[in-house]
Amino acid sequence: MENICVGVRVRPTVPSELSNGTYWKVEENRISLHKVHGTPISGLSYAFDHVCDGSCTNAMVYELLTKDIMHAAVEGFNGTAFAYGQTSSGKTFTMSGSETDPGIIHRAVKDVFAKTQLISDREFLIRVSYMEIYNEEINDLFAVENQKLQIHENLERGVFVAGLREEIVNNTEQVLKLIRSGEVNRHFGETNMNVRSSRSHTIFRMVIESKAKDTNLSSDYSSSDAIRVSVLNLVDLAGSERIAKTGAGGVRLKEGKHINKSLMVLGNVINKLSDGAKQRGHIPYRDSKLTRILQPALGGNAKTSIICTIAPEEVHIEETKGTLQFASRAKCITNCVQVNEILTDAALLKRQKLEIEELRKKLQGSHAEVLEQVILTLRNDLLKHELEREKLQIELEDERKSHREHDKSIWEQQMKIVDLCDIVTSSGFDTKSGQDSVTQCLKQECNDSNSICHGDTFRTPCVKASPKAFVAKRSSYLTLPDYSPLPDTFSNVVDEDTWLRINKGHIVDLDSLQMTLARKVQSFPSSDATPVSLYCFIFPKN
Ligand SMILES: Nc1ncnc2c1ncn2[C@@H]1O[C@H](COP(=O)(O)OP(=O)(O)OP(=O)(O)O)[C@@H](O)[C@H]1O
Repeated sequence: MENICVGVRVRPTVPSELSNGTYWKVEENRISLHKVHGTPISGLSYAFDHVCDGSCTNAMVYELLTKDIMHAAVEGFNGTAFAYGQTSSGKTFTMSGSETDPGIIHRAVKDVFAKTQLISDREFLIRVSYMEIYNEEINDLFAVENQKLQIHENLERGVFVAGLREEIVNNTEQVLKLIRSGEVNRHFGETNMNVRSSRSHTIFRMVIESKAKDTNLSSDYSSSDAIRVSVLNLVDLAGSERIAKTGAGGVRLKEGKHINKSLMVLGNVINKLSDGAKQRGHIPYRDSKLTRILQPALGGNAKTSIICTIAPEEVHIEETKGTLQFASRAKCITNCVQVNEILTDAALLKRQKLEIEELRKKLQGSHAEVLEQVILTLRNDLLKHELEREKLQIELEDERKSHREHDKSIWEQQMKIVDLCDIVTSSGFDTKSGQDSVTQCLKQECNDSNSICHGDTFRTPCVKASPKAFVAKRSSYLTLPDYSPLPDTFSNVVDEDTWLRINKGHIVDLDSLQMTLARKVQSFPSSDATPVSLYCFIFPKN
């Protein structure tokens, strides 16, 4: 945000209008009303960015109040300078100047071209136009046939006057020549206040476009490819006037009314803008063509300077007070200023290419392709491991099943042994009865206990026939199979569960059992042989 620059310029006093009562005193950037004897009048002292007394030349005014804006315009900032004040206070003199002391417009044009010459790395295209607002109608001062032009607004151009002739210019002389031709078309008129009074507001406009000279050398598209476009308005307003003073009538009266009305709207806009953002509400830019055209300069995107001209004579004291109050309010206005850049299609294309290139570099920088390959490999490995795991799971299941079957088989074998032992113990063993007696007895036992019996094969142990737990001692043998009834390696056939049951107390002598496990029976003894101890065990019935 940037405050509007406001300065006051005091026109030299007209000798015939010398004051006897009061006078305006200028001290640095302050102007105040004093009594003839030097006493300041309270409440009538104003401070501004600059105050120029009657001795100031246009050169000084330009330097103090407008030069920076012209230079900024060359760099891409919108700029506006305008003179405001009552009739005959020196507005036209300030803006247009004289032969010996050229005004702001002349100096600005010269300065802009001089400045562009100093910027060697950019090329410029400058267009100028010149218009007036006469009786609230816009006329083209470069082309008299272009009358009553309309104001339009769009996103690309903002507010603009349709049909206004724009001349492309290359140097100061060319522009000054055009301005002179335009001046011929301006509406001037004689009033009691000014022999050559401006009857219209005039706006001289320069549109300054620039772009970097060699776009290929730089990759910074924002500064190299963008085109900067700034609009510079140099405005000479018609002066407010009191009809009684100007003695206007007829055409002059009509002109005066239009002038005063549009200046009143300008005052309203300034008042609203000076209220501050929160209170300002609706800004009546559209109430006059002047404020509509100057909209960007008033609270918009432009560097703005207002040169308020005053007539120091005592007879104009009320108009001067009004001008100073207007200036004070204008001082409160802030504009939001920024360089205006637009991108051409070529610039946009280049920007996109650069963005794509940057993205590609980023991708390469992060080794995205390599990472993708790694992820793929990891995924494959994971899948392989998963399959392997499933295969092992199946194998484990098979193994467990096989173990269970094996255990069952062992258990059945053990049960058979138990039953046999039982039979042997309870019925005694006779070598004569032999195998047949045992078999018969076993069958009988099996039948008694409702066990399933298929021929000579016992499928179910005859637990009924067995005491809950005991250790049988065999004192004599029949023909026994030529192998140990227990496996060679006990741990191969008993699982932990079996061991638990064993250790719960049904083994009288585990060492003996182990010894039995290791013993391979070679032959069975005869009836008179020394009895050999055989330890058998059974499990408790759960
Ligand atoms: N600073 C100055 N130095 C010398 N002469 C001046 C100065 N300012 C104004 N004048 C003279 O005062 C007269 C009125 O000035 P000017 O026409 O510029 O007033 P104005 O404000 O433009 O009036 P209007 O609103 O009626 O157009 C002119 O003759 C002009 O040459």
